[in-house]
Amino acid sequence: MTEGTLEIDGISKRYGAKVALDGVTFDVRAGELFGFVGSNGAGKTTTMRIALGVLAADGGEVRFGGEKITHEARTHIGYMPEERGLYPKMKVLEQLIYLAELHGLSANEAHRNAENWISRLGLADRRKDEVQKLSLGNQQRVQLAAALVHDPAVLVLDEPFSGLDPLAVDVMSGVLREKAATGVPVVFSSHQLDLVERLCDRVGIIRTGRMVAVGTVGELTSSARSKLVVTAPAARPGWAAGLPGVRVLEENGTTTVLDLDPGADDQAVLAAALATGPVTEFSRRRRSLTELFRDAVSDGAGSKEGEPR
Ligand SMILES: Nc1ncnc2c1ncn2[C@@H]1O[C@H](COP(=O)(O)OP(=O)(O)OP(=O)(O)O)[C@@H](O)[C@H]1O
Repeated sequence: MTEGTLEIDGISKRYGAKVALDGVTFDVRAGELFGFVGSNGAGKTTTMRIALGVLAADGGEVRFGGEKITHEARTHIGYMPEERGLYPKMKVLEQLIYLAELHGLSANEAHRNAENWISRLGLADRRKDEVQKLSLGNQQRVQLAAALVHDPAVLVLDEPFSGLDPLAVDVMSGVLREKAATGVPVVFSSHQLDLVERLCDRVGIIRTGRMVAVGTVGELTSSARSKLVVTAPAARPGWAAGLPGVRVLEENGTTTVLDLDPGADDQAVLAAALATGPVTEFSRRRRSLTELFRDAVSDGAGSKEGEPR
């Protein structure tokens, strides 16, 4: 495995009789931004806590750079917990310096890094304030600074975008991209799928403790069903019926909306449409990550037959 890849390999976890994770496997490569998505209770936080080592798995292994992750290696992970973990009465600057020193940085490095992230995250005029006096969004910026202040080799962030205003979302996105660009594997969970689709190199979808899809958004959407919209003014109703891998969803005057199986030949559809006369519109629409997600996490995962889109 490439140096710097975080590997989650066959992780299982039970809470009493409840199976929270059942063989969860994916990797987050060096320099990659990985979006970890799934419904409430699917197992994202449990997976991240196991990767960090604050929770023990019942089975499976977490590796970094090809080696089973050790307690020492875990101190090089920057973690943003979902429940957040700051000292409410400590001042922002003081707290960040303290956390950096706790991870082994010298007083000078800790001070420099803390000031650097405070200014980068727009907290300069809050640096002497107690954390508990900040707005929730600003507390979250401090929490991100806390995950970054010791120059981590891996970033694991549990819902870092929840509750942020659009400007803070931009700041957070920029910082995560920047860290990934330096070769750090970055994994974060989120329910904001449009953001994940826009930002991430790869995405993993977890459903009740099992990974149901891992890949780039392009890979996931191209292997899924897609829709084709065809306008052929001279065509008769039913012209597309019987084409292989194709189902007619709607016929609206001269426009027909088709549902295509993954791998169905859209050029054969075009040829059939042209055989009727001129074709004035021929467009393929891939599913969005949100649509894929709905399919993947709903009962009977896969396509939803007959669903108009
Ligand atoms: N300490 C615990 N004791 C018992 N069950 C737990 C515990 N922590 C989590 N669970 C259960 O394990 C499953 C996975 O929970 P987890 O918090 O990992 O999900 P999640 O994907 O992070 O959810 P969310 O999106 O709501 O944050 C859920 O069914 C949850 O109820």
